[in-house]
Amino acid sequence: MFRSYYSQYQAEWLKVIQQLDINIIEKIYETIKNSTEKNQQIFVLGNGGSASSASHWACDFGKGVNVDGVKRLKILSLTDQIPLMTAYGNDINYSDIFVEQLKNLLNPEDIVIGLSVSGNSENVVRAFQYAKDLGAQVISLVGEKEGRMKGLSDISLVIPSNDYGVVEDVHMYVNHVISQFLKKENERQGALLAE
Ligand SMILES: O=C(CO)[C@@H](O)[C@H](O)[C@H](O)[C@H](O)COP(=O)(O)O
Repeated sequence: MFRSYYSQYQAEWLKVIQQLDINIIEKIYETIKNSTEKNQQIFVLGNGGSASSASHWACDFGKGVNVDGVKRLKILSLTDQIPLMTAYGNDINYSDIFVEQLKNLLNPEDIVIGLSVSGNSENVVRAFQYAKDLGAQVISLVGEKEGRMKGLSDISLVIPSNDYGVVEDVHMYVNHVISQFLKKENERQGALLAE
């Protein structure tokens, strides 16, 4: 039983990875890379498994890509702000836990990245709407249902699956493929600066 499910999951995972649009992933990479020169801040958000993936993105892009002498990314996961999230959730509404944080932090030139499987989590949708109204750049990585997040995005990677495990795996795959390449680029740049 387990082996048959394992093979089925693996087949779905491989099919989905092969169907991803590399042009969109490259756009996400370029947007993140260019943010240092443009002095843009990046905020990442999501719920549940995607909340922990948002934290993982912020860790890999905030620390993992760093090389001495190379300008660092300004990236923060709004899901790491536990006191703020619980206060807004408790005192106002769970749907406002991200948008209220953005009201303190977001500038019109900044970038908001939302991770979701349904593409329809209300707190992420509200944060996207606020970011869009302010003129910030909005990026989503969503499952095949797309939800309202895709329509609010400047760049949207639609991951062609409804399986939460597979889509959440792809959130991390995209993080790792971009951040590990960026680390290599930064190492090249760091070596040139050291010459
Ligand atoms: O990790 C999982 C399922 O794999 C769950 O915790 C899941 O992330 C939660 O149900 C989220 O609330 C789902 O939100 P979303 O990805 O659809 O925006």
